[in-house]
Amino acid sequence: MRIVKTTERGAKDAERLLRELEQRGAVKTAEVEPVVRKIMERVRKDGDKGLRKLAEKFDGLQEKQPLRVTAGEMLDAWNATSPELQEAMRTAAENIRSFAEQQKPDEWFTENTPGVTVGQIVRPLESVGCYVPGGRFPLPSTLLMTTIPAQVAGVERVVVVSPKPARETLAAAHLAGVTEMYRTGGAQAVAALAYGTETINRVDKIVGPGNLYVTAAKVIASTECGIDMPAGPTEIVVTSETGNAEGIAADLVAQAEHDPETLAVFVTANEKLAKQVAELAHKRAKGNALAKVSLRARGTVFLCESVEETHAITNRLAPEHLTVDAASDLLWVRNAGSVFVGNFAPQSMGDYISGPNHVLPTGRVGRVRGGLSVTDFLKVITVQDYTAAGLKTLGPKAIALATAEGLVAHAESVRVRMNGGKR
Ligand SMILES: NC(=O)c1ccc[n+]([C@@H]2O[C@H](COP(=O)([O-])OP(=O)(O)OC[C@H]3O[C@@H](n4cnc5c(N)ncnc54)[C@H](O)[C@@H]3O)[C@@H](O)[C@H]2O)c1
Ligand SMILES: N[C@H](CO)Cc1c[nH]c[nH+]1
Ligand SMILES: [Zn+2]
Repeated sequence: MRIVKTTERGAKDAERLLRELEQRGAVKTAEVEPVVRKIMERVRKDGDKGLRKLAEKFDGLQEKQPLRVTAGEMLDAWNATSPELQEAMRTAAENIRSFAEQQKPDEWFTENTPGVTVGQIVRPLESVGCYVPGGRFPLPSTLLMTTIPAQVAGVERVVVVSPKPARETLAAAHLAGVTEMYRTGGAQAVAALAYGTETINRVDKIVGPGNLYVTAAKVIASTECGIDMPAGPTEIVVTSETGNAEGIAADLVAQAEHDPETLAVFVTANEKLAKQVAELAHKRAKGNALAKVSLRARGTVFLCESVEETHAITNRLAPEHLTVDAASDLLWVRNAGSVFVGNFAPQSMGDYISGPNHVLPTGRVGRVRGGLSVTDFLKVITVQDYTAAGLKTLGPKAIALATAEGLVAHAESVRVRMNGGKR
């Protein structure tokens, strides 16, 4: 990992690097966009035929292999899973479910003026597509993280797509009670979910993480259907003055092993800790080819002049995962997907088992939202209910506002109802 000082001499380099990192999402998406558009157009035009060809090319789908995964395959995979892994998956599923239950927004009504009741009702989406990565590593944990909140929300049709799904992913699908799953991934799978093919009916929203191709495809698909967020190559920032150097280095290397595009950053004003973490991360990454590549490409330690500056830089980066020293640090955290507090909260616990979702915003989208939640699968629909008395009270004010805007028919529509439907 390179150490970049923000002191006078290093200030310009640090600022240049920060600006570059601030643009990471848009720049990376633009790099793959032309290829992704081509793939998606092929699926839009050729449907299943195009999808199969692309799945054969990119995901190793065999010529005679059906796209759809059967319930029997999922059951067999579950039965072939060790009791220890079954137990771990059950605990993960329970924690994800109970966290999602707690996140559910309430329906409520209130009378804000006598005779005027306003409020909100909450309804699930009808259909969602959950993308479960499977390129470099199978991620059964992501299957649980995406499908369970959808079920908690009450989504009727939950579709899973995943390239060359491994046995563990199929086992997780059985545990989660998945009823519709296809072995296809990348931009072609996103296109199939967004546009529909003969085999796969289109969905209302696509959720889930993926590499640069998947993330760019979701952004393109967002003109056709809803998407949760860009949840692309993993990002980790640790901001610490007093943390355990071994633990910090281990966290950085852990997230760096996801993808050569991973962003791994340590921010501190403690020079000794900066050097220790850089050295330990280097040592730990030695036996891990992917972590080595991403740490060499982007691994950075920002050595700051003050603790306040470490906070400012962290919020500018708006990382997917953030680790801080203590609960009191939450006061300065403004931008992050998910926060881990203290020396005993490795980020990998959030990846698997704690309960909060591991599908998290990347590319600085942490400025505007947090991780995937049950609310991504729900619509909050507002309601307004008037009595004649309520309309009599508020109607003249609405008429005044409509008249000011020159919208005469609006004013008239209020008057007509105030007069009991007469002119
Ligand atoms: N932000 C989050 O919440 C989060 C959570 C989990 C994982 N992730 C990220 O998910 C990603 C998983 O990536 P992955 O690659 O292992 O699996 P993936 O399923 O996301 O992508 C694999 C697919 O990418 C497509 N692809 C690969 N190379 C291509 C090329 N040259 N041209 C066109 N398409 C191509 C193929 O269709 C392949 O099936 C990682 O980047 C990881 O960091 C992010
Ligand atoms: N760290 C990933 C989110 O960027 C989630 C994950 C799944 N499995 C392991 N890790
Ligand atoms: Zn991870």
